[in-house]
Amino acid sequence: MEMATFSVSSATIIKDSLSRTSLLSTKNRKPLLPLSLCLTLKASNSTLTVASMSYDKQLAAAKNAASLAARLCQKVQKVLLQADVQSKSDKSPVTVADYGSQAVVSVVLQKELGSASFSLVAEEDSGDLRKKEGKETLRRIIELVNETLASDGTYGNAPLFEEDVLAAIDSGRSEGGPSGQHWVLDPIDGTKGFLRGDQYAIALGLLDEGKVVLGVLACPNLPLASLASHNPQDDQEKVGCLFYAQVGSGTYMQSLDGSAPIKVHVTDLDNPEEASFFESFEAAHSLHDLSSLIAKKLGVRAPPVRIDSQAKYGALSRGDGAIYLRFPHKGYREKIWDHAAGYLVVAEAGGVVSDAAGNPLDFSKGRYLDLHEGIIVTNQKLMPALLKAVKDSLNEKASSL
Ligand SMILES: Nc1ncnc2c1ncn2[C@@H]1O[C@H](COP(=O)(O)O)[C@@H](OP(=O)(O)O)[C@H]1O
Ligand SMILES: [Mg+2]
Ligand SMILES: [Mg+2]
Ligand SMILES: [Mg+2]
Repeated sequence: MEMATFSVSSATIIKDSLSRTSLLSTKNRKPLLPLSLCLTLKASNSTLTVASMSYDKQLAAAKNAASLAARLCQKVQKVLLQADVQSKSDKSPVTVADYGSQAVVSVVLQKELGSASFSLVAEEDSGDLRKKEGKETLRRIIELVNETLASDGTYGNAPLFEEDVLAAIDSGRSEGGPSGQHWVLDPIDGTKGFLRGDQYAIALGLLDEGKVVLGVLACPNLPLASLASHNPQDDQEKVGCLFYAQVGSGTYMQSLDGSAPIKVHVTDLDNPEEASFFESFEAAHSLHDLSSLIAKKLGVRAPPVRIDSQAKYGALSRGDGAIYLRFPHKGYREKIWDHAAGYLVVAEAGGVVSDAAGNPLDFSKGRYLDLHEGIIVTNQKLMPALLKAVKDSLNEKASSL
């Protein structure tokens, strides 16, 4: 339990319709602490003492889980076999590493934190693996999961059998929602990047009462040094980053092989002409022509930096670039596991994440994010100009149809 103090003059205690106590800033009525963190409020003289929940134990478990899952993915990426890749019903690719990573994260979290109230919203399920043609893939996954757990020493005492691995994967069927705690996992975000040998991420978040309170991003192929000084010819370049954030405590980055963490911040740039922007590598995932129109309106001079996965959020959180634009094609619905961890990593590093109309993302609605048009990310200073450029560009696009 951690204690936080606020002066009475800067905060207002409110009770909501469910009689839950909350603490709002008197100045701008924004929450100083999420509802779930306000367990007790005691007024003493002119100071309020707030006992708030810490997620340190969950964070330690999440870092272990994501790092171990990254180890599994790295192993597969090195020797990816044709037989390791399948196509899902929506034609998107899935590999033994996606399934294996999901099983490892589920097993580690439950071993560390108990399984009684464990809830996981995750991308993959075992449907295809239970079919006759999935048997060989399942055998590979079980092997990989057991090897990975055994390689750590802590979790691999007893090997897992077929039903254990299938159950671990299917523990990710939770619907999430506005109450209670739910883990949110993308076991490999950027599977297409993973298959190309490029960027991908293991993205793990924790929702508490509908808000993201933890975010962990393991990015096995992301250089430890800034992408701004990245030299693709340099094969000595050190790669493998672990970003993590706990609500109210900032964002940190360490190497996946365990260096000391450093606190990271988004760029403090205020001139859009000097900004560089990230977008999906895959044109099918985001409208490149729309982002180039937005960049032009802002006066951005640098060409887009196209990389896969939530590695974009990680890179942005340490100031490698200033803007991330994501505009899916019409009809696509964003899933919470594609953004939950990345959102907190950027928000705790001082950045702003919103939909194209400037609304905050709402992770409390179940497995999908309902949002207006797209997702935009930048720092506080650039956001007003970015929102204007986005609005103008969307209007221009609409009137040209
Ligand atoms: N048509 C589409 N439009 C937008 N996003 C899509 C998409 N098809 C798949 N995606 C999502 O884009 C994610 C990758 O994002 P990015 O382009 O930033 O690498 C995929 O995550 P997975 O790789 O976990 O399936 C998938 O959820
Ligand atoms: Mg996928
Ligand atoms: Mg994804
Ligand atoms: Mg995925």
